[in-house]
Amino acid sequence: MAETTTVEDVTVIVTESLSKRFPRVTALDRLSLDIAPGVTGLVGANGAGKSTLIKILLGLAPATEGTAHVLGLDVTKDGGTIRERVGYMPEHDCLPPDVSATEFVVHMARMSGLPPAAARERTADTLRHVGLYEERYRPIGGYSTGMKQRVKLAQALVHDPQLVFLDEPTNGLDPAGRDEMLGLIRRVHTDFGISVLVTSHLLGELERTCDHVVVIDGGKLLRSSSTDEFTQVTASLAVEVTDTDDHPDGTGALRAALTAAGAAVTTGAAGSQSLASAGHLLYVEAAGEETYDLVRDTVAGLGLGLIRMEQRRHQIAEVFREADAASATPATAGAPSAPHATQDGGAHDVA
Ligand SMILES: Nc1ncnc2c1ncn2[C@@H]1O[C@H](COP(=O)(O)OP(=O)(O)OP(=O)(O)O)[C@@H](O)[C@H]1O
Repeated sequence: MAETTTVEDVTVIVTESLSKRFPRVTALDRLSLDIAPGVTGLVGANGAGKSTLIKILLGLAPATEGTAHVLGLDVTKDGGTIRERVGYMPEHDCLPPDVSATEFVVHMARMSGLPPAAARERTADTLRHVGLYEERYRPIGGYSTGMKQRVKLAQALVHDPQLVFLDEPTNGLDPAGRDEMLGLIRRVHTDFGISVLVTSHLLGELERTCDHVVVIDGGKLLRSSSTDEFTQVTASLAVEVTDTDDHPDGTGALRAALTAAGAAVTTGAAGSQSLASAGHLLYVEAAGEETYDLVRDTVAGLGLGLIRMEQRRHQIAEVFREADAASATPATAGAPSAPHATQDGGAHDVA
């Protein structure tokens, strides 16, 4: 009988130096992770090793070396118990076209050990949760991609697991479908208290959904941080001003005046800002309250209009773009701390 340990209380997944080598490729390379309860995003380009990691964590494939525990259970010895407690939404279409969502999800619930009445009840609840209640008796073959993804999500949740692995759940969805799926995933945790490990090759979409983001590249850990750390408010101010007749290039005039006053100022470097107005933004390193006063007084002294002055918030993808820029050119003043970047920068949004 498998024993859960106290590890379960603080972590849901722990791996130590986990490697998986195939004859021609190393899919996981000494990966050490420590994942707490909540919604965790596992991000990496195609081939980064995400699906391989999930299969090892479910006890479905052996690692070449290293150890892994899920909910305190050893993947090499307790695979059966792990699969009872963990739901799995696979990446590829694996649904039978001729049966209805209800029939399929009831079947999966029965396979997980639920008695018939409980299986039907849980199926109805789960299909309602994923928004498929009306269509639940129609054959899956006639479903849209978004509806099929919801059926896959429902079968992963039906046996009331403690943790679910969702492999690329937004694949093939249009932007509205992605948003709906990401909202559903968030509610899996907030409404039911189920922890989630969700994979994606899109950094940006996980930023809104996850508490924590793990980035892997070529089977190696690139970065593991809370989403807040990725998107932290950095110690710089974004400042935008109007041009005037006296200063047709208001931004340039402000930059010169602030620099003369001793402030560290940079402009929106190409590729480091998604705003259309990036060329008109100045980033001023904030030394404290006095920096706000300095910007205000300098703008007023030049007679410019202040459009905005705000603390700057990074997006996750931006952190990686800047990491690449930093590896290509010497670091500039005011640049945020950059994660270790790999040579091919494989952790970007690649879709
Ligand atoms: N059974 C296998 N035999 C040989 N190589 C494999 C096998 N499974 C995966 N690989 C290789 O291991 C690497 C990681 O694959 P994996 O499927 O884990 O990546 P992924 O991050 O999930 O990407 P994707 O989203 O494209 O599935 C890839 O180079 C892949 O070709």
